[in-house]
Amino acid sequence: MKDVSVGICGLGTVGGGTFNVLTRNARLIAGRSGCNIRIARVASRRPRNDLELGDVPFSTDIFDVVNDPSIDIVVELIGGYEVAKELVLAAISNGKHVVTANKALIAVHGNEIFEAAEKAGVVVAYEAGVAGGIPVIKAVREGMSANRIDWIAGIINGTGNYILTEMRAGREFSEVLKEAQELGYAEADPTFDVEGIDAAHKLTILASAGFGVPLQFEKGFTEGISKITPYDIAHAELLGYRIKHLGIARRREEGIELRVHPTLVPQSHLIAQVDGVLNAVLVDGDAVGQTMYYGPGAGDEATASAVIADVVDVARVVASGSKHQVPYLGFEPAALEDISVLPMEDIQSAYYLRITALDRPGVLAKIASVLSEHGINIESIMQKESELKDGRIPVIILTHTVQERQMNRSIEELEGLSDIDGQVVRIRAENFN
Ligand SMILES: NC(=O)c1ccc[n+]([C@@H]2O[C@H](COP(=O)([O-])OP(=O)(O)OC[C@H]3O[C@@H](n4cnc5c(N)ncnc54)[C@H](O)[C@@H]3O)[C@@H](O)[C@H]2O)c1
Ligand SMILES: N[C@@H](CCO)C(=O)O
Ligand code: NA
Repeated sequence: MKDVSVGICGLGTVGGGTFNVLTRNARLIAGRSGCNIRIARVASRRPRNDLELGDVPFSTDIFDVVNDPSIDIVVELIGGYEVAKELVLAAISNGKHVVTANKALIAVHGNEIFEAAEKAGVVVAYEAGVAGGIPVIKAVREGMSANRIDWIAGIINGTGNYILTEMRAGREFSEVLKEAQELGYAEADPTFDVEGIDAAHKLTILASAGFGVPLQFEKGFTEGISKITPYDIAHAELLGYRIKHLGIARRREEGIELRVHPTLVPQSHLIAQVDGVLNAVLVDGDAVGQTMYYGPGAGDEATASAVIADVVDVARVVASGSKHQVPYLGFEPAALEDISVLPMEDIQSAYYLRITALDRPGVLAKIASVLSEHGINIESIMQKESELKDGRIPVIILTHTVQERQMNRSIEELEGLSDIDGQVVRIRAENFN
């Protein structure tokens, strides 16, 4: 059995989990990989006394790992953009393979990193970066390789889903976020979770691997969950929907929709049942139809599971001396198509609207007439006399699918009506038909 040496950079939540699982399941992993995978060095800012490092050398300088000639695979688990990029490019130029959980790095610098790795003939693997422990990159790049993938939609941020789930049970946003941080689910800067940036990183990667396009993080649309209120959560439920924070990538004739935002989904759809830190990714292929991948989206050993699966894949490459057969984004670089991301105004969606109307006769007719002038059909409308307060009453509307541009114009017109108070709240809705 061939020895393959791994160096771990970053001993935080995921680094600690990776060390523990690789150590605990060493025999089993050797049986599966056909290699003796040895942790040759670990490096992190501070030592962790809770880990049983034994005789594994520890450094505070992560570049000690990259410069250790005995190491075959560098596992990057420090997070962030700048130092991580420097570390990964240095590893590649030293001829080392890389396994990372860093979706921010891949979404933003992946095109450059993959090009460097291709030239150097090394693997850069990133399964743990997308939907944590769920093997979704494997599913999209390999399991779906027969299909033209038309759309991908998923709950791809564990922290955000944990917060929305607990808010449904009546808990306070900030208290739940603190809990998610203590559990090790949140990013170092939790606004990445709450404002959708982390989900947008993951969606960028999924869209590229699904559609065969270069990574285009900066072109996507991102809206977080920080403005979602218990009122809207409860009223979406009354309409038969649940609010989930989704990443949606859809391939259309004119281009690609790439968007992250809170979304109403039918309570009867499987994805509405995905709660807590769990993630789920729906992938629609022309041959297979809809498939769904479900499991823990964050957490120490759950994420380590994906990190180590990548290490095993790469160890087989090292042991056999062959080239890794799966291209970085699932398509050969020359087969990647430069399809552009559509501006948000061009996407198509259904909408939940909450309009604060003055309690005057004819106001509902005025609202309906603005929507109809813009070609927007109403699916349902709800107004409860019991919610009348200070002469104002919320009107909740669910529309059929329409272009975002039409919705923007309608909202602008609605907000201009003297019978409407303040801003119209808009949450997009999907039925996954
Ligand atoms: N926590 C999760 O559930 C999860 C899941 C999937 C992916 N990820 C990703 O995995 C990576 C690590 O996340 P984490 O939650 O383990 O973070 P963490 O903050 O718990 O751990 C990062 C570790 O790296 C060390 N580190 C950072 N910069 C360093 C430097 N320049 N030199 C030396 N040490 C340095 C820190 O001291 C810390 O111990 C991130 O890219 C994150 O997005 C995390
Ligand atoms: N902060 C991320 C970690 C997993 O990528 C999340 O909550 O989903
Ligand atoms: Na994954």
